[in-house]
Amino acid sequence: MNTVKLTPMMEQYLLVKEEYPDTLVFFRMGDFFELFFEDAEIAARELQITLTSRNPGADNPVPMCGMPHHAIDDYVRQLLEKGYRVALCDQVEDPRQAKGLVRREVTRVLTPGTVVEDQNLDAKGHNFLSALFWHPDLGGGLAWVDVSTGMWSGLQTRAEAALWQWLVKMNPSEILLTQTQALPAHLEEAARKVSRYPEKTYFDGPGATDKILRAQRVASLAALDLEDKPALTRCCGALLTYLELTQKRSLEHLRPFEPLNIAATLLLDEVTERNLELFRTMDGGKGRGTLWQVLDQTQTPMGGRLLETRLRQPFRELSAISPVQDMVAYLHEKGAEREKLRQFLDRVHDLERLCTRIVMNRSMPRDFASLGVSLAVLPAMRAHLSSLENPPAKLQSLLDSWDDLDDVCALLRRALADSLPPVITEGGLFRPGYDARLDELMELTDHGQTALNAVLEREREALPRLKLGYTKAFGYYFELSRAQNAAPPEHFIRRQTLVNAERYVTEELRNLEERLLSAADLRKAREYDLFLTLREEVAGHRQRFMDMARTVAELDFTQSLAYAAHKWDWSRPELHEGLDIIIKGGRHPVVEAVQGRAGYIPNDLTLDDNGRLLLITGPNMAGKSTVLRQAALICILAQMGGFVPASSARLGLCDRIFSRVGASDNLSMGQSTFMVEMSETARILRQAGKRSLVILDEIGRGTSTFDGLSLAWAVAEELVRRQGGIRTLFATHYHELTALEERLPGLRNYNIAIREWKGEIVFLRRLVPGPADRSYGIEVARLAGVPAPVVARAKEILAVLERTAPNSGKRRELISRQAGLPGLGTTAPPREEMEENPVLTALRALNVNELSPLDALTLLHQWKDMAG
Ligand SMILES: Nc1ncnc2c1ncn2[C@@H]1O[C@H](COP(=O)(O)OP(=O)(O)OP(=O)(O)O)[C@@H](O)[C@H]1O
Repeated sequence: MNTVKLTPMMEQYLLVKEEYPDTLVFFRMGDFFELFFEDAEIAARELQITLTSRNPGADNPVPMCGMPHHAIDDYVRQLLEKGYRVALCDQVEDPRQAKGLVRREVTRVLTPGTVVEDQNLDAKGHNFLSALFWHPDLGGGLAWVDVSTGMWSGLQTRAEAALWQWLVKMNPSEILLTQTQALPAHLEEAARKVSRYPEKTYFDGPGATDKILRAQRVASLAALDLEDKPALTRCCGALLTYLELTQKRSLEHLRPFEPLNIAATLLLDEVTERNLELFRTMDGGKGRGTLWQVLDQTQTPMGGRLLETRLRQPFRELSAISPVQDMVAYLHEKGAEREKLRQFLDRVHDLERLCTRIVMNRSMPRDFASLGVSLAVLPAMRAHLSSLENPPAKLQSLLDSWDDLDDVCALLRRALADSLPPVITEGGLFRPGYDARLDELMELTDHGQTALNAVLEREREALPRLKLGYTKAFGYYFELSRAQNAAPPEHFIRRQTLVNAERYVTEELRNLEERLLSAADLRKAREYDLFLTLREEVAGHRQRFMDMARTVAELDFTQSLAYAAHKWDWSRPELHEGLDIIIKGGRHPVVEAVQGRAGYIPNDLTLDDNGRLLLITGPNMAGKSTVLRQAALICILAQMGGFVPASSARLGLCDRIFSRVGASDNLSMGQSTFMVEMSETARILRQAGKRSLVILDEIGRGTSTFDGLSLAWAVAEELVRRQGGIRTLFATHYHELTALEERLPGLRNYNIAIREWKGEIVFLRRLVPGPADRSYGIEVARLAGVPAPVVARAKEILAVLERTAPNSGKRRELISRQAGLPGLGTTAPPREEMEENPVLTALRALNVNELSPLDALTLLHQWKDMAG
């Protein structure tokens, strides 16, 4: 790059580029935005546009690509989606008036985590920018902000692992870290979202405090509940620094910072979210097959985002759940009233994001139109809600703080035209009567021809055949043909003599022309000024908008839960402070939605003092995973305040729900499947407590039979033993483990019943007490279409294995003898009692000194065969 001989403009470019090293710099040149050097190569590749050169033929051609300035939105969106950042370097003076090089400045930096335009955002999802800071003395902090809604929050913790866990759960679009902060190996994939900044300028303690106090206009950190959270404070400081740098605007629309109260939240870690397919299916797909799709019946983006937050972080306390549940029950019962509410909500646009764009001066005329439409709905919606009898406490409190915002609505109605132009600078924004000066200008531009005709008519009184004409060079003129043979009046000033005619102007015509020509420009300028004033005035009400946005979100969230309950025929659960979980007629909401109510078999499930851990066996495909997950989903829905897919449910509150599926394929994260399975299991064993609900689906299956069985066994024992028994649903194919029931009080066997009929198996989908008799894996393989000869061969092999190999009956016997818990400890079976691998037995018996090389080779062959 250095060897290129630089023009002054390229020097200007490089100075800008130096300031924005990891950002694609869009450099405004006339009507185009251009990218140079590596930026150009990246953009050309990612956007599939032509890469050219600024100086073709030169020794060191400068790669370049560009796009018209009015067409960049879509290109920028594509780049943001791919994780790039874009700096818009604009011309900040009129090129016609510039002396020498036009002054250029970066006016905005667009990044994936800070966009506010709807086309870049998921309407019903948050878009977070986050900052993470870890220090052995200060602890850890994680803060996140959704710039598009002004919502920000975070947490402080001593546990570094929990910090990263929350980071993954919040799924930010961008992550800010210090330059020295290492990224844990399993998060390498997130590296592309990370940008690193110096601790001193971004994560500095005192600096952060100053920035927070200034941005939030508070006197002390205590006002934001940040006073004893030094690491979190630094993260907030980093977020503000980054936002100031990228937005280059005031951050007034940020709401007061609210730290996340972990103690008030039912914790669902990211693995649980994934395994229960709350937002995405296991294969990563959104939509069909997720709980979200069944649950989301919201009508507004705000309601959708609140539902998303509540589903990620349901309540833990009864005091928080009950008011929501009361309101959901109320709206559930009042079907017609709920329908009407849904219709009102349907007309409310995204108040939060509209307000953000207005405050940040990124709004378009259509944003004001949407705002006007939304506000117009509020009084009627309030009237409807106020007319409801015996409103629940939550509804009453929403009504008590209701604000129709009718003054703002009236202002918008008075100001804005019925149909608005797409951009601010083209005029046509305002309604006649709003501003006298604008009316005058509008009169001139819209009715200029009428004014001209009026002047012409007046002159024609004396000169009936006078004509009015216009040329670019001379402007408007009167034309008098020689044929008329008439003398021009005195006030006619001769401008041009033609063969057959004379052309004149008058003082009046000249004035009118001047006014007409400048009126169009003046009108645009006047409209723009008025627009800015209107924007300012509307932005001044931001707090009121944000408050009403929250009210609308709460209404929409609760009606959505009520509507889902009605649509899917769910019932109101009873929540209590005890530990028992008793579900009657429980269903899996998503499987049921896919298969239809008629095709779904409901199941009862009880976790109480007689059985805190249910060991569930049954053939493949019987429905073990389904019954496990439906119990977890029922608890989650209940703790959001919603109804549940069951005929009745009594649910002891949970503080955490863990869901693990054996050997989930996680190779993309750089760990072996078994390693992942075990680290997830380890996390449960570290974190699960008396109030937790643990769902373990075939833990241990990702390794050899003995290792897997032993681990599953030990984990089950630990969960039953700990704190009097942790509520656990444990599905397994290790039938041997069913013997634990005899030894472990608190562990109960259940199986999903099947029936054999004429050599076929019929899935009954019923959860019944007792162990399953065997696995039926081969039968299921046949059902799945494995060719008959292979199935027959598998049966033969199974018969041989059952006769010769260390058999499961023996292991079961072993477990029932050895699984005692003396002093509540665990006793592993003595090694010699486990049946040994025949290769090992042979190895032990072998005298190596007497072995010929040939024999050794033969033996090796045999063993290899035995090992398969
Ligand atoms: N209660 C039910 N009513 C109707 N269909 C059900 C029910 N439970 C499960 N199913 C159906 O059976 C399929 C298999 O269920 P599931 O995956 O829970 O079986 P599984 O026992 O965990 O199998 P595997 O051991 O092979 O993992 C589900 O996808 C669903 O279509």
